[in-house]
Amino acid sequence: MQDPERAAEQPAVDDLYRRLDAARELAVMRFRQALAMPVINPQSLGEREAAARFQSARITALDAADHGLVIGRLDREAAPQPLYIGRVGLPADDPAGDPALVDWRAPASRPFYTATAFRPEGVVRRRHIRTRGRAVTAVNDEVLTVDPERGDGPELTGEAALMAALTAERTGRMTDIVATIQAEQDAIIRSDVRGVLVVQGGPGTGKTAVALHRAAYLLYTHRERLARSGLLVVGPTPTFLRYIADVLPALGETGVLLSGLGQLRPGLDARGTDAPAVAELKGRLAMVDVLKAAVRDREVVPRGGRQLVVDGVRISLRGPDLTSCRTVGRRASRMHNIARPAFARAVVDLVTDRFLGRIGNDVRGAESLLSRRDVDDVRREMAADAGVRELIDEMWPLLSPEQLLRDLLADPDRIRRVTKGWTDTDRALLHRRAGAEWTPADVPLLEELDELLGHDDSAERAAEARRRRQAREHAQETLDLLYGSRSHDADEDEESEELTAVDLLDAEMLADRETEVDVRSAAERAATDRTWTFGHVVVDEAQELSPMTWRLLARKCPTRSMTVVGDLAQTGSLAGATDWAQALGPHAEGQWRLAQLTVNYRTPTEIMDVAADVLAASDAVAAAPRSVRSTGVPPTAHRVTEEALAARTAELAAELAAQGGTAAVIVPPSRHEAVATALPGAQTGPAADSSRGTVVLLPGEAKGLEFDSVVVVDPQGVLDEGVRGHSDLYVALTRATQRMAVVHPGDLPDELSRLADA
Ligand SMILES: Nc1ncnc2c1ncn2[C@@H]1O[C@H](COP(=O)(O)OP(=O)(O)OP(=O)(O)O)[C@@H](O)[C@H]1O
Repeated sequence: MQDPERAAEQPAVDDLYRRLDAARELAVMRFRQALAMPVINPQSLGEREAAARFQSARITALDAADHGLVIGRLDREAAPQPLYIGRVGLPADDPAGDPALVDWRAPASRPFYTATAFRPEGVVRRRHIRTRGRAVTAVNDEVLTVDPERGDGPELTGEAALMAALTAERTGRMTDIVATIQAEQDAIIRSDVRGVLVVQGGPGTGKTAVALHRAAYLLYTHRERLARSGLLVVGPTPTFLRYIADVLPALGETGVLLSGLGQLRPGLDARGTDAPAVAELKGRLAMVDVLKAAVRDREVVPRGGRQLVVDGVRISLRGPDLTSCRTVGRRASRMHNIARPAFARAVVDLVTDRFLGRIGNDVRGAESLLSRRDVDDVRREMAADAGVRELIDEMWPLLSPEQLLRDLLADPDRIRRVTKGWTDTDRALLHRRAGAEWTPADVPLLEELDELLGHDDSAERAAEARRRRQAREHAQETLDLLYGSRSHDADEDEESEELTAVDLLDAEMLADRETEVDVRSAAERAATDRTWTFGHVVVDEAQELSPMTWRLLARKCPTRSMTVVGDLAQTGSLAGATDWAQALGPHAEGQWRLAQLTVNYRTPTEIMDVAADVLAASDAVAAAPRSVRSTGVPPTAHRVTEEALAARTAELAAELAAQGGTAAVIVPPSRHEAVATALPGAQTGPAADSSRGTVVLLPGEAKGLEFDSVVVVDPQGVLDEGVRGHSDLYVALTRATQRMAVVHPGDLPDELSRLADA
């Protein structure tokens, strides 16, 4: 640590903070100006809102940048002045030269992450600057010259700053990594926005971090398009989303929609659970045909036709005639609810026809005694008849996805009718008790049903037209009043050239002006709009997604501009992926590319070696990543009796937690209750939050998270109880950043023999 260098850096950092304050003041002033802009027509209202939104986003970004504003500097061969890199861009006094501070996402910042001794990119020295508040606390320099003594470890950028970040105690919330992004990560972050980028990487390789920084990079680089279309980040569960929720706001980006797999349908929070085999079944693409059949199953012709008494007249509707009405409906639209009005019209026509026939007037006959108007009256009467409406509802009910799916899953007969070629075992799996909660696996089915049912919005459109007509009438009254007052004034001063509201506005414009402009961000609008399609979608823990969920996401992102990160070696769900080509092929054939991350930044070598043995014993093809550091602290194994298991676990958890940071106990399902009971005060379930104390989790719940200390309980149980036991154990063993203990009743599984030796 060079103290004089640190002191020498302080004035530059002070100057940059002064500029940050000035930029913020300017943005606040412009925000106020925007709000004060006069509104004379709808367009100017829109402009005012856009300007205000832009300035408010700028203020948010500048506020976020206050913490750790400056991250480093580059001294370049061809430039006398260093180039400072930071969280936001700040202009210099001379606009012709370099900016005072370059945003980490700007092209000029790239060498800060990628320059090496072998490919220095014009950089002679890279300096990492660390600050607390506005004071410089450390500077670390790298001189980019080739070092013949270098070993064969991974080449790291800003090693001292990186190690400081990696060994810091965890808080239970993920933090950003802008200061220490590594070259292989940077290449992914800045990769082309087009197509599906799949990032395969082992545990701790920074997939989540990279995915979020890529989101921030894309928002910076394609700001306008993505501000309009929105960016969606999908994670497995609300717990995971809470863990990552601070990262993008810390990077100044707030307009992103974060969603768990159970929350992908606006308005629904699906927190139920399915047995693994049920989730797998619901996740198959074959469900598309099942749902199509389920919709058709609701378009029924009563066997033997139907007798109705309308207006005291008995009429009989034959089966084939009703079938023809159904055909009319099916031809009108592929969507059930959209087709319903056409079907209803056909039924009313049929009933009218039969009714008139019964009372002796053939409407189609030449000598009809009734006028067209009379016939129309009869038709209206038929359409309003309760019996006729009942028949229409029975044959072609208006359906919501929720209603249809609930009816289907609760009824074994319906299930049998719509699952041609299925085994009875699978059919039985699909059946669920009435009143059960919706599960994440139901979400893609409900969304698929939206596509099949459609939403008949004719009533809403009619209401909107009515509302606009009233607004216009109201506006006309206002104008008449204004006009009245002007003629009066004009009489008094005939020379007046002043324009009044009447000259500038007509009733239509005034009505528009009174209509509120939608000022919500794309993310806010997307959160409530089922038909929203996103400009970019980021998927984390993507190995867990079922084919039906992929289908849903593909629909939400028609451009297929996606970032998909995951690890095939950690797939825990039966429905999840074991091969990226298989998972993405049906939705993005020829549109996806693969990138890999190979260095583990989380787990020290001592622990990763143990986990790697488990991976080697599994049938996953992925290779274990290489750890970037070692702690010198080997993981420990503790053999216990059944009776002592819970108490000994609690003891070890307390010992490890006392060494600082966050702590988790990871258990197979059968041990969950006993262990949680032995750890009073420990948190469990979806609300468990390691920032508030020790947590007890199942392997699936721990996925994607990390803790300073981890106790893994009953590894044999984890192997035996999971549907992909090796994946689950691999996940459990790769959560610790510092310390790990394994508690085992009975022998250690062979996969962990390395621990026995220790
Ligand atoms: N370049 C980096 N600088 C500092 N910290 C980093 C860097 N890359 C990764 N990390 C840290 O390493 C840890 C693991 O990262 P992350 O959770 O993104 O990995 P992952 O690949 O998603 O892991 P998993 O597969 O287990 O979910 C995090 O604490 C992250 O902040």
